[in-house]
Amino acid sequence: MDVATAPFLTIPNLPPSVLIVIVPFLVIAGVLTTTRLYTTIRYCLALPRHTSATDKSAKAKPPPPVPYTIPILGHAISFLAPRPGKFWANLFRSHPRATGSCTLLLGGRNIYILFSPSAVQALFKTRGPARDGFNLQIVEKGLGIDCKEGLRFFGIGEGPDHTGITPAQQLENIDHNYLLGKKSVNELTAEFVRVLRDQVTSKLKGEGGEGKEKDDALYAWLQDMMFNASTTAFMGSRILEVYPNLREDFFNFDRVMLTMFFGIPKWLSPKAYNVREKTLGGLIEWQQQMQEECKSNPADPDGDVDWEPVYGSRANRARQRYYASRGLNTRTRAGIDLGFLFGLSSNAIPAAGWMLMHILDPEGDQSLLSRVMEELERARRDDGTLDIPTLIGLPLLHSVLHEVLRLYVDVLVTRELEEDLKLPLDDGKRQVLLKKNAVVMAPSWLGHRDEALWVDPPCHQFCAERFLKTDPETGKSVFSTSGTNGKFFPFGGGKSMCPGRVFGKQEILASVALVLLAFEFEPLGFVDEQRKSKNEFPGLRKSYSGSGIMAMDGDMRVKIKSRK
Ligand code: HEM
Repeated sequence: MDVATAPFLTIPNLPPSVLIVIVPFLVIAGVLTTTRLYTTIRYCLALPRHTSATDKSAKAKPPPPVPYTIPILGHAISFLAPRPGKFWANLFRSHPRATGSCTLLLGGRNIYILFSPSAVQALFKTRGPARDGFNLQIVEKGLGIDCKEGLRFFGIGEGPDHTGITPAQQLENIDHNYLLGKKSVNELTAEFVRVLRDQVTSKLKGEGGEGKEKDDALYAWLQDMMFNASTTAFMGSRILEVYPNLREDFFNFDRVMLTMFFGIPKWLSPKAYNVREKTLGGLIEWQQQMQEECKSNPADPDGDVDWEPVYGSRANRARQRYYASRGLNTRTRAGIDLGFLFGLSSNAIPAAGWMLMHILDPEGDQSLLSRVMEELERARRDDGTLDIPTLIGLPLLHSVLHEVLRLYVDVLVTRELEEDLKLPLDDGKRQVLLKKNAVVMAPSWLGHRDEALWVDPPCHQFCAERFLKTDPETGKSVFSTSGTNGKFFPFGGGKSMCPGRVFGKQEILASVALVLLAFEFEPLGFVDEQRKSKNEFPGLRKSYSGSGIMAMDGDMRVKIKSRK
């Protein structure tokens, strides 16, 4: 047979060195092509059932599996691209939104993704789905805690103790009583405001008190004060005395936490693991000293003292007692505290930063600052302190906060299913079936930035008044989130919803109020992360999907002076 007419038969005649290269290449190309072809055919067959017109009799099916090319890894590589929103933008170039859901393969595991508001709303209302596996992954991979200790902390799979309640219920009770209870939240906010006022006062003395003015980067300036105040209010004042570099180390850890959570190995990202070890080292030292100072008996969270220097708030004292009752070692305690600091600081501080940045934006609505100041004056008491109940009822300020949460929260609200679950799509006309043992995610990006839902002005634009409505009876502007169920969920939803949401909102609003009432800011332009001048308002820093409140990739230079 002629070589030209039988090309495949010529391969064995190639030199071995060439074959070593070509054969694996052909095998890999074959596997990739077959995988793509198979998953595409499977998708094309499944899709019509999810996009066709109403057919109530039709059996609910699992979300359509989006095609991929690499077996096992599936969509993981593109999902892990550190560009907020990019994965979703690419997905919806080919996948129709009308499906309300889809299935992705992420690192060997099928994950259901929900973006139908009715389905997301129904998921949050269902009591069964939990997030135990997800929580365990955070403590193990993100915080570096030993698996057995992680299981012991959450008490996963454990029954009730001698008091008749399970460890999981004890944790729920701690959140419920000391983080969400009105009395405790008010005490926490009062302590936060007290420390922040001290910080603001000392800045006033240092920065504008004697008619001086100071140039600074607005967000960096705010971050410093807010971190000190929230850490002191929650964890006590001894922590920053024993570990003065905590803020710096914490924000370095904050940048790399998801790298470890998503399983990027140490040899690929040694810096991330080193930063975590350094921060844990400092917290272990603090834990050891505090255990000694309180003789391993943190002040009673139900006693008369609402705050004390060693372990701070009632909420933290209750948590420390829980650690002891579970027999957790000091490293685990430090790791869990690091996780809690993450909840406390990683979201509220950037949210306050974005708020201030938009309110002061020289290229934004020029009337916004004066309208906000007019509202804030209503919350200022005669002695200069803040009236928190009035503050949290200010409609424009609340609308600005929620617009910031809409634009900048990027969370993957995750649940694991113990049973099959049917959820309604488009108000119940169709249903989707989620199979038992699966993981389901509701990415906030898809609801918060859906162009069809947030139309006027378009979803990518900041609009201070987006959450304001006119009350038909009084004609006044009122804050409202009505009609946003399943589309807007910055704090997650259902029984696992963020337990820090009430304190978090008060913390953000109080910070913005205290700072704006104490100082005048003259914007001098924007800078990038290396503090070099740039022309535009800060954008989103590169980060993985699910980073919480997204960080900004720059700052605003401002001239700061105290208000008369
Ligand atoms: C703007 C501020 C905040 C945002 C956007 C936010 C968002 C979230 C979200 C989306 C979740 C997951 C909820 C779910 O799965 O349904 C969560 C969980 C959590 N948050 Fe927040 N949070 C904020 C502030 C805070 C604060 C100030 C604290 C502490 C005082 C806190 C403590 C926690 C904790 C401990 C969890 C885990 C709860 C669990 O595992 O059941 N958060 N947060």
